[in-house]
Amino acid sequence: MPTLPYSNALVIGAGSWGTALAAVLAERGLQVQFWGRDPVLMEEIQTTRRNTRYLPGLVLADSIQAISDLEALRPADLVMFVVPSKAVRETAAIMVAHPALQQTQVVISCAKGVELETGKRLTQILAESFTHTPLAVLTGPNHAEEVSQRMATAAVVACDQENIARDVQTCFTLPWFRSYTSDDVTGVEWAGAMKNPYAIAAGIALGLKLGDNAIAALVTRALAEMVRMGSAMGGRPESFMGLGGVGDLMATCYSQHSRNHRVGRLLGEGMPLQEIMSSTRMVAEGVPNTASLHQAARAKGVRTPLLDEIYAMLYEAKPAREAMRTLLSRDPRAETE
Ligand SMILES: NC(=O)C1=CN([C@@H]2O[C@H](COP(=O)(O)OP(=O)(O)OC[C@H]3O[C@@H](n4cnc5c(N)ncnc54)[C@H](O)[C@@H]3O)[C@@H](O)[C@H]2O)C=CC1
Ligand SMILES: O=C(CO)COP(=O)(O)O
Repeated sequence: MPTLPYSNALVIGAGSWGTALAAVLAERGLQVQFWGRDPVLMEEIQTTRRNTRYLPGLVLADSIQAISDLEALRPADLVMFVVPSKAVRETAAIMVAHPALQQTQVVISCAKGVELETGKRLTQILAESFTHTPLAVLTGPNHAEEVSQRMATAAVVACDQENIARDVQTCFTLPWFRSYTSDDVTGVEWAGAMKNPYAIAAGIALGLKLGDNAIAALVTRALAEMVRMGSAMGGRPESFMGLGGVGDLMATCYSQHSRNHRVGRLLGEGMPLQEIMSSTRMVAEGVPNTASLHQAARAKGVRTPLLDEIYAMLYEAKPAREAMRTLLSRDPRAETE
């Protein structure tokens, strides 16, 4: 195993993905502080070594220190932001002022989304606080439930500084965890944000029992839309063919673990959105991000027929069957248009 470039990590956000990532970094040999905002939960994690609320099956190593008190933060070489996209701005503003983060060598964005108010990617938001710290993205088809069981997983680490991408890659290299580097931060971020609304659509198609052909068509056209939109936003088309693009799109559109897919399936089965959202405390990024992505697409003038129908279903109460009919009855066109 290559020598570790960093010794200490701070994982910010104690949901399922933060918990799984803390475990990965500890297994790789880093000393990990794991911060969450809820003192009761963090105290429970610290004493029982389990996050029963978000990832109950995982027993955390002793080298992970769970904390909620910001006073307890130690200096960290590597800082992972794993709060939901909506919470990234406020959390970054709190963290950047902390003396323990002054020597940080890289901040890694692990959430998936785009800000509604500004249309900004998450590293753009982080850059407003961390003005002098290199920023990277960790993304890909990475369900926390499987990562926490050490099941074979691959991810992509994107950073515009190649040496930093490689250093972060080294931290995410284990016999069962393989990571690749990329310099297309913009492309992988748009890909990660966009796949979630499409996973909701795939779930809706399943809930409506539309069949495998329909779901394959939907996922394929979703990829075309991701490439069109992501390229217009400055990403490189090939990034959408990688782990952060089609890889994550497939994982989310077909997975039993996906919260976005679950939201869609229940919608397709006829449950109202409000009821679905109040049935879980876990974040389904596709719901708020359908609004932010739809707004960004309209502002940029990118054609996004799928996203438009997902928006209509989630925000304008358009019945799912009618949205599917609209998609199928559009004017015929070439596949590459
Ligand atoms: N769960 C997964 O398999 C994966 C999730 N992600 C992404 O990671 C991000 C986090 O997702 P999960 O960990 O799955 O979410 P989760 O729903 O499991 O947990 C969310 C966590 O964020 C905390 N939180 C919410 N608002 C907060 C705030 N204002 N300040 C501080 N903490 C706050 C909650 O208390 C909770 O601990 C999302 O963007 C998600 O798309 C990415 C890859 C895999
Ligand atoms: O991003 C994910 C897997 O890569 C998690 O997807 P969900 O948020 O839909 O569970």
